[in-house]
Amino acid sequence: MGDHQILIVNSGSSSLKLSIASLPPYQVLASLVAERLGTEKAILRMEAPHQIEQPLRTNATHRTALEACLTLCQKQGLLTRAPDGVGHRVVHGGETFTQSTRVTDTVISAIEECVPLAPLHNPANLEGIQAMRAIYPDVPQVAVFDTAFHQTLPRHAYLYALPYALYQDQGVRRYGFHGTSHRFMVREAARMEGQSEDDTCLISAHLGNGCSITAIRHGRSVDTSMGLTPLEGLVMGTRSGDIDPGVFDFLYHRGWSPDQINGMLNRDSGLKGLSGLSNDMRTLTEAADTGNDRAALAVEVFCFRLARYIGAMMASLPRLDALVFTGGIGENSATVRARTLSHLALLGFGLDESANQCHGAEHGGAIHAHGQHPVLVIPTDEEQVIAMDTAQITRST
Ligand SMILES: Nc1ncnc2c1ncn2[C@@H]1O[C@H](COP(=O)(O)OP(=O)(O)O)[C@@H](O)[C@H]1O
Ligand SMILES: CC(=O)OP(=O)(O)O
Ligand SMILES: [Mg+2]
Repeated sequence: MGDHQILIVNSGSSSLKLSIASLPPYQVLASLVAERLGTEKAILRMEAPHQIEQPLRTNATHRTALEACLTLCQKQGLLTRAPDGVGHRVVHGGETFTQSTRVTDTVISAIEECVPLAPLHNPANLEGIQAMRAIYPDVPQVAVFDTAFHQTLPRHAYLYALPYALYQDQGVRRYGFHGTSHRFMVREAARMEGQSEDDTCLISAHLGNGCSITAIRHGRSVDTSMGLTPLEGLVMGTRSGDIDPGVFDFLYHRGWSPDQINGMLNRDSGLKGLSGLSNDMRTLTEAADTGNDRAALAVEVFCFRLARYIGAMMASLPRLDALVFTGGIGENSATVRARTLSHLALLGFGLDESANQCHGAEHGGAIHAHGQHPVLVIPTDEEQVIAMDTAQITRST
């Protein structure tokens, strides 16, 4: 077992994941997830090393979930000493952070300044940081930003065609998210293709509850679908992705308040809004197979938007070493991969159907037909990246 023990906290909008890892080499000692926080169905699951499930109290917050995770780890004898470092996923770091950084009061203030840009995520991330600082005041904490990997975007990719002053004075630009996952794709794809990371040219599609796609040129992010906030781009579980901004004005003049419009775009749109059934791709593909038209429509809009974006990302690349599918949908849904690439024969994409059926979250691998652009399924591991950055920073500072 490695000599360094890291605690990893990944606070999402409605969930909190906690894991304990030792390194080097990277080894997961414990993995827990608290889901449906803020509802009466809040639940805590330990997935490793034992499978344990327990309800959380109604309306449990991120803080109570974190405390419950730590108590369970202690009960199971998994946290016999303070960790050497705590790594946190932080969704929005604005233009301030180009890499992971040790948490200080100044860093916390900078994360607070980004709250309006990621209202579903940054408050939960801050709560996680504050809770861990209170529990382990002497243990170094590290923030790993979703936005950091995208700070290499060129200006022509991150600027909106708005009055330039809006960027200069108020920071209105495309930031991009899921950078930790996209960065992991560079490492894994380079390993699978036998290339150096600095040379790798990819299109990385992270398809989870939130979805984004990134063009990676010689290992660096050069275009991405998410914007000022994690609302732009692909169709997502409950988020609309791209719409005509005119929709906002149209609804506003019919009596909707800005908060109602924003809530609808973030929480009632995407797969959930189109299908009227669920935000969950597995539920929708199953319903579509048994004749539910609206479920089939939601899946089709999702795949068509994704195909358009794959085409768009090619504008930033000199060549394509691989298109990568990851995230819960990208890893598990052979249907989504096949439907998406069926739109892209003209661009040189084609699947090997049997490879597409057998690669998934357990076993990544190549799924393209002979002579077509390489297409890979790669299970993501944001926790591993967070653990490695945290270990590196806590060792060197
Ligand atoms: N076998 C499957 N087939 C289709 N979709 C799946 C499958 N397993 C998981 N998914 C989908 O993955 C999505 C969740 O992805 P995940 O990466 O876990 O989300 P998060 O962004 O919350 O971490 C859901 O839409 C879920 O339905
Ligand atoms: C940034 C983002 O959309 O994150 P998630 O997929 O965890 O919601
Ligand atoms: Mg995920």
